[in-house]
Amino acid sequence: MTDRAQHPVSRRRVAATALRLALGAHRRALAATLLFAVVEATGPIAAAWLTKQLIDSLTGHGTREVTAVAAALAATGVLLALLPYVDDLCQGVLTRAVALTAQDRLFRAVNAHPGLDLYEDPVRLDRLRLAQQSGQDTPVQLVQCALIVLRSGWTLVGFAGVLAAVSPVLAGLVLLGAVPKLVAELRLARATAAAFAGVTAGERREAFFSTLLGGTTAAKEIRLFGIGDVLRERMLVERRAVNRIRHRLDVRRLSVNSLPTLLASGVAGGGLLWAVGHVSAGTLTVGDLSVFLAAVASVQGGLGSAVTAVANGHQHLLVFAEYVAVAEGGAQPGTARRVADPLRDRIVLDDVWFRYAPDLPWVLRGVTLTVRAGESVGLVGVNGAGKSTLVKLLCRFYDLERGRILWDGTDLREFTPESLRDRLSVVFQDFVAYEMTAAENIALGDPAVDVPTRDGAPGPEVVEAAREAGVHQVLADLPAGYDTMLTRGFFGANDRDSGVVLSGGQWQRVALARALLRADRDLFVLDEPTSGLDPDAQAEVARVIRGLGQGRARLLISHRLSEVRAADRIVLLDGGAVREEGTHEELMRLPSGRYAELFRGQAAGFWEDASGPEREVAGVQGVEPGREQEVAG
Ligand SMILES: Nc1ncnc2c1ncn2[C@@H]1O[C@H](COP(=O)(O)OP(=O)(O)OP(=O)(O)O)[C@@H](O)[C@H]1O
Repeated sequence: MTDRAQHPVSRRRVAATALRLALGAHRRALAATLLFAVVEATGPIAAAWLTKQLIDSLTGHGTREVTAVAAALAATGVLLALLPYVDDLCQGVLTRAVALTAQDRLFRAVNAHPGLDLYEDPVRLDRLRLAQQSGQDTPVQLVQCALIVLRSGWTLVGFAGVLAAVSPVLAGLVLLGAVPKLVAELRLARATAAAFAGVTAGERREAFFSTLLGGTTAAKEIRLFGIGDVLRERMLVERRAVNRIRHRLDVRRLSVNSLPTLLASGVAGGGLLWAVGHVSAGTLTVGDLSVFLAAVASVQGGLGSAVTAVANGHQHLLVFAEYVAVAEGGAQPGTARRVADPLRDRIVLDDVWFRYAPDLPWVLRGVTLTVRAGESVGLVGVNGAGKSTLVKLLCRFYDLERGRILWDGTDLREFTPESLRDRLSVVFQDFVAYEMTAAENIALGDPAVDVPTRDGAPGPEVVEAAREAGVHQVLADLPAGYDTMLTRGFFGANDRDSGVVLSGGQWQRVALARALLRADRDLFVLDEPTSGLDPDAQAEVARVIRGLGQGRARLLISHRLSEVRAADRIVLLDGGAVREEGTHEELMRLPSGRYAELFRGQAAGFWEDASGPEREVAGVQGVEPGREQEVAG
């Protein structure tokens, strides 16, 4: 499940994508911006020409009506004064439309990525972040660069004609003076784009620390451990490193640009002396001098802007290539076309080997395991044994390195990932607490269920799922019932928008309700679903899970062995492979069995402070039948 984002994208394709994006986002705003660019470029030429006419008429060299020329000059001035505001309006419309479209396309592509590798590779994460940043404004900046080049080109052609009429040599000199600047800026653009990788990596780390310091997640630990200053310093270290990179770029810009700028200014100064000499000698009129001065300023200014725009455009292209790589590279179109059928018989893991990357150790080393339809399997093992990894493989977030996972005999890789996932319901160990309303938090579990709008009553499925997860009354009693925001993070116009904070166990029930909404799926996986629940809730959840039994395969992962003991079969993962398998009773009878050892260990832990008779009742040396659940829970 790799994407093409690792490969470079040609500049032509990047430029074409930016243009398509701008065109697709708001055609009229783009056309208006283009039109204004041409008008804006023509304005100074017209103004310079009219000024020459006016001066020549006033000094007795002109042939035109002074008042008419003055009126035309004034009108041009008004137009040029107003134009930037209208232009800003159009560019604002265009920028916002492009940002919206770019964001939409980017996250469509991200959503279409079937695996998790995009989020776990730092290089790709940086690329995604760059894509997010550059997608917002780079297409418009590219269009603006192109407009500046167009505008400058237009001005150049107009004024170069005028300048050439006065002196072709001077026109050539002025144009040549800008070439070193062009070369310098292009080199600078490459250096800036290369430095961007370091900047984004640093900013990502800085954002991590600033989110910790400014958010609620770590607020308790930061205060208890007194680590606020440590984290703040780590954040500043990253910011300082980023600042150093940016400062080095600024210094380089200054040094690279100094000489070409001096060269261009020298040419302008020399030209001015030359023209003044000719006016004194009477071979040029004062009107000629005025148009010459305007031409030199505009040609140099225009060339400078065009060079800077080309250089910036080059830099934006390099950065925007990241956007194109993510938004258009996307995931390799999967070869799988088959839609997963409802499970009739069994899921078989056949000699499954998996590691997260070739340079990381194996997590699963030849796991072979069967989960039958209608059967409940308890999956146990110490921390890091690979239980959650196995769940992620069942969801096909990753592909196996060796072995197969068979769904009624068909390799999972033959199914489209979406159709496979549509047959599963999972409560992940690290489930998400969405900062949305209670109803939305549950309804998100099934795309077939309408996510209620604010103020809309939750559907009966949502309420039923909440009831089964034992959280209905809690949600119904919230200030705005199911419509209450489950966060204190947002502030709204009315009081209820400020939301509420649920307890950990209540959140777990909400997550369970979300999964129960799709309880009709073929495989129901619960990865540590009750770790935060009180004993009554645990018993209730166990009952609900048992009730899911008809025809449905269930995989229950828990460190509380009392929770899995009722499963039809218990599988102990150890060292990346299935070490023990059987019913609770069978495993407890295994001589020197690891499961029995863990189970007794939990029971002993529970009773370690108990007196002798109590320990006997609990049967720590051999837990009394019928009391194990109680003692190990
Ligand atoms: N995204 C990842 N990238 C690299 N290694 C990972 C990743 N996720 C998990 N691992 C590693 O895989 C191993 C198995 O992790 P896994 O989460 O599957 O264990 P687990 O049995 O569910 O543990 P626990 O009981 O603590 O939840 C661990 O060594 C972990 O460090």
